[in-house]
Amino acid sequence: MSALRSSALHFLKSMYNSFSRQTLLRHVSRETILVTVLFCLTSFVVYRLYFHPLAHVPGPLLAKWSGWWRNYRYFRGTWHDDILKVHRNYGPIVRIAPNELSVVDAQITKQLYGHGHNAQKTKWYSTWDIPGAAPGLFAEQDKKLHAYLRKRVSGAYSMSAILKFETYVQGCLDLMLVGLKKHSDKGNTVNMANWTNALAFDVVGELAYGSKLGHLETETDVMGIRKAIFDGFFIMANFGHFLGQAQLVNNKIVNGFFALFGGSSGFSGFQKWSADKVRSRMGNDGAGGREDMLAHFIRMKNDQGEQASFPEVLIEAMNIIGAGADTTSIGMRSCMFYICSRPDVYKRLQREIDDYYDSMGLSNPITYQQTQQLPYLVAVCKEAMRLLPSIVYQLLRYAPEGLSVEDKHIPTGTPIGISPISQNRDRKVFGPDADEFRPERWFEDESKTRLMDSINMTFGGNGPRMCVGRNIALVEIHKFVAQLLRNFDVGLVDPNKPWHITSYWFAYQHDMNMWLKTRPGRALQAPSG
Ligand code: HEM
Repeated sequence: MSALRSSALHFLKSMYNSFSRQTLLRHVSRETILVTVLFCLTSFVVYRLYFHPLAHVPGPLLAKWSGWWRNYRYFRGTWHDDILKVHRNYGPIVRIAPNELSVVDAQITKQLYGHGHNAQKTKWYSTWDIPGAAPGLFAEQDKKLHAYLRKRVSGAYSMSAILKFETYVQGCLDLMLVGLKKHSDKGNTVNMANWTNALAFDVVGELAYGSKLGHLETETDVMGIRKAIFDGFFIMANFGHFLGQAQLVNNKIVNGFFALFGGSSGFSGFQKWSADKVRSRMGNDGAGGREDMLAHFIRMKNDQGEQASFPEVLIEAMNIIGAGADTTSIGMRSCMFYICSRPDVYKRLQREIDDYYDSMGLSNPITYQQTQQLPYLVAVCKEAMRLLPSIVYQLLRYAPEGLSVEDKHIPTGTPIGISPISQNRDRKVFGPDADEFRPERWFEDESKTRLMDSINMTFGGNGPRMCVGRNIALVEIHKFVAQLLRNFDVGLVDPNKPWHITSYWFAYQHDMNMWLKTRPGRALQAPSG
């Protein structure tokens, strides 16, 4: 046996010696390498097209075998249009990447995001994790940890808590209306994208950091916070499907590199600014006498009854500014755009607001609770945000066991999501005119209204992961619309080109130029304090 082994070894050795490296390379020709690579690639594509567990789901050909169909559209910022088109072309369930499905289906909406259901968020959400920070409510995928985090903050987000902070919202609105009046008196048009954004940032500054951020007063993007967040979202939302995710760009090495040259990578500058603000409030014995959301976060206790740590408080404050400012200002712009593009709606709404002020003899600005007595206002805001919800990417979840759409079985654990904009245009739920702005649809039939409310995805459904900041947004948006139309006549400067939208998770409308005229008899006073 050993004689046989040694003679075989001897044979191989002599073979090896007789072939030099070059001889070997000559035998494995370039053509062979090319053919092998082509064979592997073709097998890979054929597998994804015909043998993959999602091969039975329709979708664009490229999307079935490469993530670049989706990635390219994410990067170019047109997802708010792309996702509507792809569902129009391929139906209610579409394979938008080799291993990702997008769905429009009322039943699935409930199964993924409804009461009593809690499909797990996918790994994609880790792209929102901030290096070195505590686990965040929005990105956390572990259901138990998320439930704990959510319970801890829910008191601060309840409607009764938010109404106690309404005075801060009103302070910002007063500042905005006076600023707008100054421009309208001079005959200037205004970029409502900037003004609504400044309003929403100053409000979250009041709630999460203890003071306005100064965006309204200075009419600037103070410290470039708004730009830093917008740029940060471009990276975080679009790198989610890449290895390393946003941390590829937002990490110690890259941030250190910028610091070396005395600058910052934008987002890290914002992180540092947030940390300084929160640290100074925590050092100031918590609230420093002020009752707001940050005071609640500073008082939070963990399971052992210990006070929440600095990183835990910081992440909650950052959640508010990251998730609560742009979303809300997008909502305000959607409302104003749709109102201005329908003169009949505009007239009816302004009359409703005026009648309320007059019948109540209101001399103070309308409160949130009073706005809820204006059914047309409520319907208009809901309808505008239905058509253009702030978040338009899929809210990705792992498919729970036994999920099927249109008789197509979805393997358990498949990443599957619903984009709020596409679900909100579902004709089976909202009617054949689902793409039209028609606030009246919310009054026509009580049971239909209940169905539409339960499927409306603007705030991410009705379950445990629905938007925790919804109450803040509703307070701001209703007050903003009512008070703007009470004090001004407004319109779009160019109704044919009202704005342009880029979508990076949020569908952000830029350059929304509007004219304003102060209405006779409306005396706006500069806010005191
Ligand atoms: C018009 C305004 C808003 C819209 C349309 C909106 C929309 C949404 C949506 C669709 C989700 C679900 C995301 C997902 O499942 O991946 C969500 C979650 C969330 N929102 Fe909002 N949002 C708005 C305002 C706010 C505000 C004002 C805040 C805070 C001040 C906020 C904080 C959050 C947080 C922390 C989550 C994660 C909740 C969790 O997972 O438990 N949002 N929002």
